[in-house]
Amino acid sequence: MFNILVTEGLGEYEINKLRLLGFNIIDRYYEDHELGKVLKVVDALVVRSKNKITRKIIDEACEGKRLKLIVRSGVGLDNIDVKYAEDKDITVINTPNGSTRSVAELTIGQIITISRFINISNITMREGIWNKNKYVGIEIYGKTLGIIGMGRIGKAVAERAYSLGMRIIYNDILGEMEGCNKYMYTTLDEVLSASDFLTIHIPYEKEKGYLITKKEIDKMKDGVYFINHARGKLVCELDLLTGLNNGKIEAAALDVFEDEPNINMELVNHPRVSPTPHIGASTFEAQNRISEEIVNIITEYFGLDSNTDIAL
Ligand SMILES: O=C(O)[C@H](O)COP(=O)(O)O
Repeated sequence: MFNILVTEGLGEYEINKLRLLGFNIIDRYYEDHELGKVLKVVDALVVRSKNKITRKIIDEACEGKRLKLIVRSGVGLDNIDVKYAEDKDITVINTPNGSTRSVAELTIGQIITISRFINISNITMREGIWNKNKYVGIEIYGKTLGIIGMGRIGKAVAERAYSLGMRIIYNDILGEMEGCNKYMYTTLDEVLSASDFLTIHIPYEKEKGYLITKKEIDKMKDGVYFINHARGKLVCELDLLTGLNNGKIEAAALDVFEDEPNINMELVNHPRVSPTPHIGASTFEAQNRISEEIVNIITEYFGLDSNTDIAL
């Protein structure tokens, strides 16, 4: 029987399904320092983003000679040392499709939130303050949305923003992207300097470091609205804060932070920041789709048919 450890990110229904298919599911969260030891007797591991699967954990797991598969419940693989795992013949697979729509919807929600003072109104109204004359925002219709990273999520954001009347410009390291004829592909510098709203949708790679520092912020339009729903480490928070304080950046929506879950309180308390605690993929629909995708990955990997008739 195959032992599958699920520390996070797999629904109850899918856990039962895997059990009925004959897998031994250990459904329990282990802290990183406990994980290596447990993994010695495990064939596959399912993690979300809380565990950091380092070389040390992989080395310890390898002593058991069983671990063959690590599934990331979600998209970002920055919490797993993928290269090292693969060097040790451990397959690493993520679930890139399930959360696209949810992240895109949150992005659209935040674009409207920061352009209409919804975030700060929520706070000041509760203090009994009626700031009607102060909170004069802008329409997003006719404004330019710059997208850095035109993958699944970038495209889903573009489609929604376009239908709301925004003009879309984008840059992607892969160049012009398929299905993007209605949008304008341009250089990174042009996206930085020509956008009224700027949103980033690329993975974080340690070797590349920050995408946005003072240098990039200086190139942006005065009064730009900035959204980061990708990875906190792509943006230098200190430079972002400076940009907000000196007015270069009108407002920012942030779902991700440099050192999660430790947050820079000056940044999240900033009146022109709308912070959320990395909830881009946190919808019932996204998590259900991700769980289904994981069942398919595991059954396929271990040579079973996920459609086998089982009564749940
Ligand atoms: O990489 C992802 O899938 C998203 O950032 C969501 O991450 P989470 O699974 O930790 O919510």
